[in-house]
Amino acid sequence: MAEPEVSDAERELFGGPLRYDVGWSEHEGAHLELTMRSALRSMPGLVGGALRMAWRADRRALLAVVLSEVGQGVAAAVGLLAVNAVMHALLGSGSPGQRVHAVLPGLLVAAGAAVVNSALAGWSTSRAGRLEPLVERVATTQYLAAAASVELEAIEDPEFRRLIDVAQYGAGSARRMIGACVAALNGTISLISTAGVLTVLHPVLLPMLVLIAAPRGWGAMRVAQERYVSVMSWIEHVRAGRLIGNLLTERTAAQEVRVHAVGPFLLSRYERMAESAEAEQERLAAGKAVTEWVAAALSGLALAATYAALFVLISSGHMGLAVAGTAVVAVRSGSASLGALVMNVNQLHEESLYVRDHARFLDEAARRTLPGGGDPVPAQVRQIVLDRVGYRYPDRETPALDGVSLTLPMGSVTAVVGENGSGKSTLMKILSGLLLPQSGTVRWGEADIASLDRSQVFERVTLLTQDFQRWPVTAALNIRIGRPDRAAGPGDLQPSVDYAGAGPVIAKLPDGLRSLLARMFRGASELSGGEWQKIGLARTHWRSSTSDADGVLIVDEPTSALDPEAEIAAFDRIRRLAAPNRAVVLVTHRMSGVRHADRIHVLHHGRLVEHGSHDDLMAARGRYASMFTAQAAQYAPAPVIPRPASPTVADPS
Ligand SMILES: Nc1ncnc2c1ncn2[C@@H]1O[C@H](COP(=O)(O)OP(=O)(O)OP(=O)(O)O)[C@@H](O)[C@H]1O
Repeated sequence: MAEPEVSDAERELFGGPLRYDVGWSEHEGAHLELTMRSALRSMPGLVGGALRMAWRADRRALLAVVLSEVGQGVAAAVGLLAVNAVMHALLGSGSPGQRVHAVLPGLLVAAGAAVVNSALAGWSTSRAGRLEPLVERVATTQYLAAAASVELEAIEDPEFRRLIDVAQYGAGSARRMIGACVAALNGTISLISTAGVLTVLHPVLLPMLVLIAAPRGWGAMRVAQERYVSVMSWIEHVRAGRLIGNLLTERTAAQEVRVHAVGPFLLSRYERMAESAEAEQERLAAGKAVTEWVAAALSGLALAATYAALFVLISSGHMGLAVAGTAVVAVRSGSASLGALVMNVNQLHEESLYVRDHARFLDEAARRTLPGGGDPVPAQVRQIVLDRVGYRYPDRETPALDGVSLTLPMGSVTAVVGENGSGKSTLMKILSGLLLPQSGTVRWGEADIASLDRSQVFERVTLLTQDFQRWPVTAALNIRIGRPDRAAGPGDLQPSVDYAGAGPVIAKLPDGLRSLLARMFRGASELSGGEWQKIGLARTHWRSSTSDADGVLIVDEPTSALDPEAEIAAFDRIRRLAAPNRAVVLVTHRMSGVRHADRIHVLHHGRLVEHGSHDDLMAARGRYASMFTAQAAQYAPAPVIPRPASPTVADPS
């Protein structure tokens, strides 16, 4: 297999050639397997898999397709036999008038068979048209459900992410496999009927038919094989090109694209990458043309040999003229069926490679799915305790958390501070049950989280993170989605809106809570970052206020986009969310927001190095005190405003 040429744009942007790693390594041997023999060998398994999917989707439609395809085969055979009868009548003895009379019944049967054939073909097309989207939907739903139910650890694992990426093509391929299956079934049945008729006419005709179709089958295999290998080795390149294209149109990149002139730069790289992909297309097309020409020439030679054989058989008296006439018709339709069949089997095989990725993803996702069942979480837990918790990300040398112990009593506010990368977000993921500790325990009351029903643990957790989801739905649903299974009218949501101070934000929207918050749709509204954070806070309130059981509220950098006044108010509101049945955990870099917490923990390189109240920690003059003082110093009045030694821009005055 020739390695694709690396474009200079690819080197410059991505540091080297992009390759399709996981999916590709799985398929690397696939082109060797993509031969006629292996395709035919794997045929029953492939067809079985596709039929099982179709059976699950709509068994009546599937039965209708099979029946109509079998019916078409029978009609084709009847049609050929009728043609044979017509030939016999035409070339038989008797006056021309008598022969025309003798031809009529055969002609009528042939016409009837053709009508039945086309009616059945229409029926099959309509039923297959129903089956195909259904199968695609079943496969897509399986894919989405599996992706949404795996552990967070799987989602953060780059290998698994790539598998998610590759498997997305499986649903479309499953749909196309149904079409290819129907076509292959059609081809097989009409081939069997033609072969049967040919064998009845003369035994030598069947091998001739195979000889005519074989070169075309070889050609189709070769073209498909080259295309598949090319698609696989260029897939990353194509994806990268698409990514660059998207960057030029994306809203988030729009400012830098213009001000930093990134637009023309990326556009030229996009064009250079597209040029190398086009060169590959051209190479494929040239190869295809040669292969098809050779196949057509060989097939033509075989056809000439067949006609020569027919001539020899007729002149030596081994075959009558009528039989020879029918044979010509049968050979033509049979070779067309065989050629189409080979192509369909080949397509079936090619599509199945993607369907196998889909199946592999489903298997892997099932292995990594969140476990169902477990002990129920007690309604009253009094406190949540982390005991010497350790966690290391799979691709990291050092642990993100190392022997972390802390207690969160219900009704308390606990703050966690620490420098970037100290492990705060990881700690929150452990606390919420999204990650399980690799060492140590997390206990809800007396119960170890590892033995608890995780869906019940999630029930008790409320999350408000800095990058909380901005759902492209209405403002009301953006709040209600904090507990989506609980129905709520605008009146029910009002306390949450008021709590978050989001009243003025909603009042500004054209349709109040019913306004759509998604820029991608016409007529929808967009909010600023700070306004969105108020919606996030309202969602948090809605989730907290709709449960009476003991739980934890985790707030990770909730105020980064709020103005100073809103920030003070937000910290105050979050503190008020601590209720007898709720422990609040607050993660933030804003030191002013944590000083009123009941207890503050300082994380450093994954370890808890200090804890206590604000006053205790300030008195200890440790890491917390220096972080607090450094931030407070920014607001202290400076006695002298430093000026640059020499102005960098000439003063116009
Ligand atoms: N999904 C991940 N895979 C691998 N390493 C990770 C992952 N997430 C975080 N890390 C690493 O774990 C360490 C702790 O990260 P974490 O996000 O918990 O820190 P943080 O204190 O929340 O940082 P920040 O204040 O910047 O948000 C860091 O070294 C980080 O690079």
